[in-house]
Amino acid sequence: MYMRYFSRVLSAMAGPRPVVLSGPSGAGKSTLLKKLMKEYDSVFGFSVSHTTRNPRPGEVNGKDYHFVTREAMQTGIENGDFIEHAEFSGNMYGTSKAAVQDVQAKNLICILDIDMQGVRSIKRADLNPIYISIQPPSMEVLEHRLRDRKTESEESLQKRLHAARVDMEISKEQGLFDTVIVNDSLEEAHGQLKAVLLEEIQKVKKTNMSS
Ligand SMILES: Nc1nc2c(ncn2[C@@H]2O[C@H](COP(=O)(O)OP(=O)(O)O)[C@@H](O)[C@H]2O)c(=O)[nH]1
Ligand SMILES: Nc1ncnc2c1ncn2[C@@H]1O[C@H](COP(=O)(O)OP(=O)(O)O)[C@@H](O)[C@H]1O
Repeated sequence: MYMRYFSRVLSAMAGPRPVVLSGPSGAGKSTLLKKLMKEYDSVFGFSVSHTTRNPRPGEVNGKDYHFVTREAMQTGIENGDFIEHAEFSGNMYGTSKAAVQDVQAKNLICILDIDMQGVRSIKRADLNPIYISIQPPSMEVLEHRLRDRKTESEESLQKRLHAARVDMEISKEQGLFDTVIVNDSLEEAHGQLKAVLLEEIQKVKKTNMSS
């Protein structure tokens, strides 16, 4: 109990609180976080996850993800390099300690884009983030957006839709997320996200201006 309290106090002293963005595949997490990072220069840093899935056209290794083999990922996990990891839609994903440390060393707000299993694991870690769930307006809209994105095969799409139904149910659980944002109008969702993060954004701006 006290250990947890002190570690939270220490992590608060160490820098801004990280932010966990979670929610179904296709809900708009990447779109929202890219818009946020574009608007606020030198405030946010993305925690670059590892994954065993193939890169999509336009994705850059080391920027969007560290694209690795299952063997490399398993070795990293065995070596204790990861804060959390999960299997999603037939691929492995994970947040390395280095991914978060790299951002925190720059005194930036670290953004983690992770699935529900990741959220549960991070809750057991000492990161003390702000938990935000990004939800689509409906399953129908989600399916349209995922199809329009044209990144998934029919099989992968069905797996994502199945996971989305589960995700949308779990995200209603009391106390799991600090805020749930429904991404209907992008501008409105972006405004809500900024409002939730305002305090942390101001803290970073203030410290980085005076350093
Ligand atoms: N647990 C965990 N989930 C991750 C991580 N990185 C990405 N994810 C999640 O994996 C899921 C699939 O991500 P991705 O393949 O990029 O597809 P997209 O969400 O449809 O763009 C999403 O729910 C992400 O939030 C990670 O490091 N850990
Ligand atoms: N508010 C919105 N209205 C319409 N389309 C959106 C909106 N937000 C995101 N999209 C589109 O929906 C698709 C899924 O968004 P994306 O950011 O890739 O989701 P996620 O990162 O959660 O998987 C993308 O093609 C994106 O351009």
